[in-house]
Amino acid sequence: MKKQKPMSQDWFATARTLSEALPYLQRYAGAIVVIKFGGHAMGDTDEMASFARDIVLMRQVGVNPVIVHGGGPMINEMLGKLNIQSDFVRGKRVTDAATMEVVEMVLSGMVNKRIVQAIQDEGGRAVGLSGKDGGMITCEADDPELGLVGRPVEIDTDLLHHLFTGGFIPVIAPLGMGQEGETYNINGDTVAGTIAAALKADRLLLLTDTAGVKDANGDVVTQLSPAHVRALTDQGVIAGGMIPKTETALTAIAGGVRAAVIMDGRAPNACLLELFTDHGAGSIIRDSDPLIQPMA
Ligand SMILES: Nc1ncnc2c1ncn2[C@@H]1O[C@H](COP(=O)(O)OP(=O)(O)O)[C@@H](O)[C@H]1O
Ligand SMILES: CC(=O)N[C@@H](CCC(=O)OP(=O)(O)O)C(=O)O
Repeated sequence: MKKQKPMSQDWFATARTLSEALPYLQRYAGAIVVIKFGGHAMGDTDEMASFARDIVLMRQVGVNPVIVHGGGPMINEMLGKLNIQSDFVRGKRVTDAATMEVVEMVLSGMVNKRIVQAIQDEGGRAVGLSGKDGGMITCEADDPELGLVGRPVEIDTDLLHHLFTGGFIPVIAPLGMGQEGETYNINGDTVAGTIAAALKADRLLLLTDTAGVKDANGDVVTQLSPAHVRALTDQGVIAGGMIPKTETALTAIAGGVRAAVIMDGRAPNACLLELFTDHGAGSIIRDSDPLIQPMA
């Protein structure tokens, strides 16, 4: 007869966590969650695999995840190898025609396919796209000073809805097309926020390399209202690369997204913690949110 191993405390804790996830699993069934996977959040192969596993689990329990990725550090590396100088103005890369070729090659050809492969390896069905596919993102030039940097003016989500129906996971590189068919480079946070608003997503998760939005003492603020974000920005506490993220979060919320979360994408199972546990992760920015359980 098969002998059972004695139960350890760990197994009880695992079972309790699964049980606690039930109300969250029920709430998020059918929900759309847009995840911005920044270049700094990607980490090594193991971290990429862990991220992919979380995404496949989300899809398995009926969530519709949409990945929008960055890849700034990888673009910098390739431009360096090719001896092409690159400058940033207000957090956006000045993009001439030669830079654009490299940006598209790295984002669509390398970073996008690496994420698609990682999701496939975990048993999901990922489809790699850029904002150019299916006319998803139409752009105008953002600012003449920035060259081929685009500002999304029209979003077509038809293709994404077809992919949700088929059970596919869209993985989107932040590129768009102009009226004349020209290619534009767009900041990844901007694309994630714009697509989340167009889809009226339930959550926008912005995965970066810091635990969340920090206050003047350096402590992570776990819950913020738009007014609180504006005050921290006016005080200069929210600065640098955090500014486009919080601005994206506020624009997305104003556009109909229920809540945005800024969190450390390198932390193990960050997305699952945020969506399916009482604990949550990072800083959540929202007006009011029926998907959040009232505190006991
Ligand atoms: N109040 C703040 N809280 C947290 N991070 C902040 C804050 N103000 C500025 N930052 C900076 O913003 C960075 C995140 O932006 P960025 O490096 O552009 O991310 P990504 O490359 O993932 O898009 C943090 O690593 C931190 O240095
Ligand atoms: C216009 C602009 O700046 N585009 C970005 C696109 C990639 C990106 O946003 O990457 P991260 O999210 O990893 O920073 C760039 O060229 O770096």
